Amino acid sequence: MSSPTVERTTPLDTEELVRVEAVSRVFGTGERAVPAVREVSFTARRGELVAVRGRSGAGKTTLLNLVGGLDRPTSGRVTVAGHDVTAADERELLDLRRGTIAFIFQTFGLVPILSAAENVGVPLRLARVPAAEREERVAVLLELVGLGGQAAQRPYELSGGQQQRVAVARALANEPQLLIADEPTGQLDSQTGRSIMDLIRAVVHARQMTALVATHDPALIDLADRTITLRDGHLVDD
Ligand SMILES: Nc1ncnc2c1ncn2[C@@H]1O[C@H](COP(=O)(O)OP(=O)(O)OP(=O)(O)O)[C@@H](O)[C@H]1O
Repeated sequence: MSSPTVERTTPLDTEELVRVEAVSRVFGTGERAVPAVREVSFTARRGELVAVRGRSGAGKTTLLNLVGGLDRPTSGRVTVAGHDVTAADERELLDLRRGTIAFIFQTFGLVPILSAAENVGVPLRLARVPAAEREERVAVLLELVGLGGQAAQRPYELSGGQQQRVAVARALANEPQLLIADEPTGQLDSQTGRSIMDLIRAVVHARQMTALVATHDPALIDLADRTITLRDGHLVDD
């Protein structure tokens, strides 16, 4: 893959990529205010797979959205690769989401009328990568996730696990530094879920990316380098 970045090939495993400082998010106001995330602070290094666990409603999705710039905190600060996500304007957030930060969701989020290859190519189109290079990079990405033979298939022709593999390939297309995955295995059986987590883990370590993965599943938490736990919006010690 022709990559413009050299960072990933240098050993950066002690370098901090994500810094979350006293971040809080309150939904609503007055009596109806819901403090979903409360004074959460942590850092994550390059090459690190961090599981974010906690019961339903503990604040996992809210926290991941704040780190990824999909939502803004009520107070506190998030920095990703030196960019202050909380102070970024819409233009900067768009740039961050196109290049630095990528998302994987529980429901895969593929475009139904596009083939696997076309889905993976979407971020490359948005980044205006020329067609020939795009095709080459998509082929490499599909091979990487074990779907070299399924390039022409539409999402409905693929299993849930295969669809999530396409979503992983798409997330990797622009060589992000941070991968944010919200319950990426939530719709998969345990064996398929484990294979997706194995894939994410392998990619994170090979490319020295950082991944934040929200999950309930203890089997998947075992695959993480580190776990942080939320309870009622607070970060608690493991
Ligand atoms: N947009 C919103 N408006 C109001 N309250 C919200 C909003 N989003 C989340 N909440 C509330 O914030 C709290 C945390 O929700 P969040 O979705 O972050 O939890 P979670 O740990 O991801 O849960 P799950 O595992 O069920 O996805 C919950 O009480 C939820 O009801």
